[in-house]
Amino acid sequence: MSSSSASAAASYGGAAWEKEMRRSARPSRDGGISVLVTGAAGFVGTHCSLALKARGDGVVGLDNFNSYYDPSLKRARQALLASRGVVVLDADINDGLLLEKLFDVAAFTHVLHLAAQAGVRYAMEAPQTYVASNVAGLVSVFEVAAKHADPQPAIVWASSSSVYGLNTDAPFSEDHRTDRPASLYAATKKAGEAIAHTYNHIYGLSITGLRFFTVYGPWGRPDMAYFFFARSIVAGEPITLFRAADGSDARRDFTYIDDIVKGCLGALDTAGKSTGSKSGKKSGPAPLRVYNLGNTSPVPVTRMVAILEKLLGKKANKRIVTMPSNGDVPFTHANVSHAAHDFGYRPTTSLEAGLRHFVDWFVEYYKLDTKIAKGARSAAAKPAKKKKAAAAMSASA
Ligand SMILES: NC(=O)c1ccc[n+]([C@@H]2O[C@H](COP(=O)([O-])OP(=O)(O)OC[C@H]3O[C@@H](n4cnc5c(N)ncnc54)[C@H](O)[C@@H]3O)[C@@H](O)[C@H]2O)c1
Ligand SMILES: O=C(O)[C@H]1O[C@H](OP(=O)(O)OP(=O)(O)OC[C@H]2O[C@@H](n3ccc(=O)[nH]c3=O)[C@H](O)[C@@H]2O)[C@H](O)[C@@H](O)[C@@H]1O
Repeated sequence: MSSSSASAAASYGGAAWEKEMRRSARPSRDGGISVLVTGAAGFVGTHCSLALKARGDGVVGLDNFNSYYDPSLKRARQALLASRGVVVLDADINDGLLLEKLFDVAAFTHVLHLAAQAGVRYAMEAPQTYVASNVAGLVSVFEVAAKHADPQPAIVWASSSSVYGLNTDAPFSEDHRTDRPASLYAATKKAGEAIAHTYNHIYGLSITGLRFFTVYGPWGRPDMAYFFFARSIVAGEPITLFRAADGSDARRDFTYIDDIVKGCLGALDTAGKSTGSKSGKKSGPAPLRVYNLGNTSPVPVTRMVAILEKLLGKKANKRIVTMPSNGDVPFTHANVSHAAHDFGYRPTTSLEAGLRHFVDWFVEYYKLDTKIAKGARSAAAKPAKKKKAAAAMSASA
């Protein structure tokens, strides 16, 4: 099994490489787990890899460093991970040969599968990337875990709140219907949940799906509203706010990254064992689980903007339009009682506190005028400085 393009497996291998993989994958604590993190140079992947490494687990990352958003941000995350002893390989999850090679070298106990084409609205521009990464890529990971890895790992993977689509019954609960996706992105995540069921049923793979709800924080994603709104506010450029057809503000159950990381590690620690083997036969049923990981308190997007204005010390130049038919949903709202019961998931970060952490990182990373971070008006900032900062941001867009 390998991707249509040349396999990266050919560029990896040899005694030194194998030694490095085993070192990175080896836990440093008794009872530690060994995790292959796909999408490790991504926003959630970086934070989860850092947290796993910090508590003494073994981690090997993999990412294709695509240019959906600024690859230099992914390379900066890769450098941060390397400084903590975590290797992130340059590879595609559709490269079955490379995945097999990794499982031959390192005895991963778990896979944290985060690699995907994210973004709700972009699916209308590049639908095939969603199929390639979110469906074919997911199958590629499940195939190697089910039929090549020995022993089989347990899998925790990222689904999405978007599977609730146009549901109106709130807060969203895992037993609500999820057959009305509003975007191709949501449909590929729903497909992933159906595919997970078959790999659990046939091969005994232990699989846990996590429906994250609009995750934000430092080292975040420039394609998400909280991030590019901040950039536009600093640069004095207009932002467009989508209003639901009934005139109400769009609302999101914004969830801070540290809470999501705790949820991911809780799911990994309670994943249970896979019951299959390389022969493809399973010795009994294996866990198949799905959980909401959200903040349980939806906030109007206009409120998110007001907090950013305060933290950045600058008013936004807002345009308000009716939400276009672009795959967006009017609101999200998570019921997290199942995750709370099964692994103690409890979000603790308010949007105000979380956005402050984001803005502090944002100002530091883009070397902006520090007055911005203190919420003071940076009118005193020299125009050139502001221009330079805006140029730095747009260059990395
Ligand atoms: N951030 C959110 O609000 C949110 C909410 C719900 C679900 N999710 C899901 O969580 C996961 C992580 O999301 P994120 O916010 O960190 O996004 P991200 O885009 O920062 O991370 C995804 C990473 O996967 C990599 N990738 C994409 N396709 C790949 C492929 N074919 N092979 C190898 N690497 C590939 C990308 O380069 C990227 O670094 C995704 O599955 C996403 O759909 C995110
Ligand atoms: O929860 C999830 O599963 C999803 O959360 C986010 O998707 P979304 O909530 O749409 O996040 P943004 O794109 O940052 O949009 C946040 C809010 O701002 C609104 N928005 C977005 C863009 C814009 O220009 N104007 C605007 O008002 C959106 O309608 C939405 O209500 C992530 O981007 C998805 O990858 C993820 O799957």
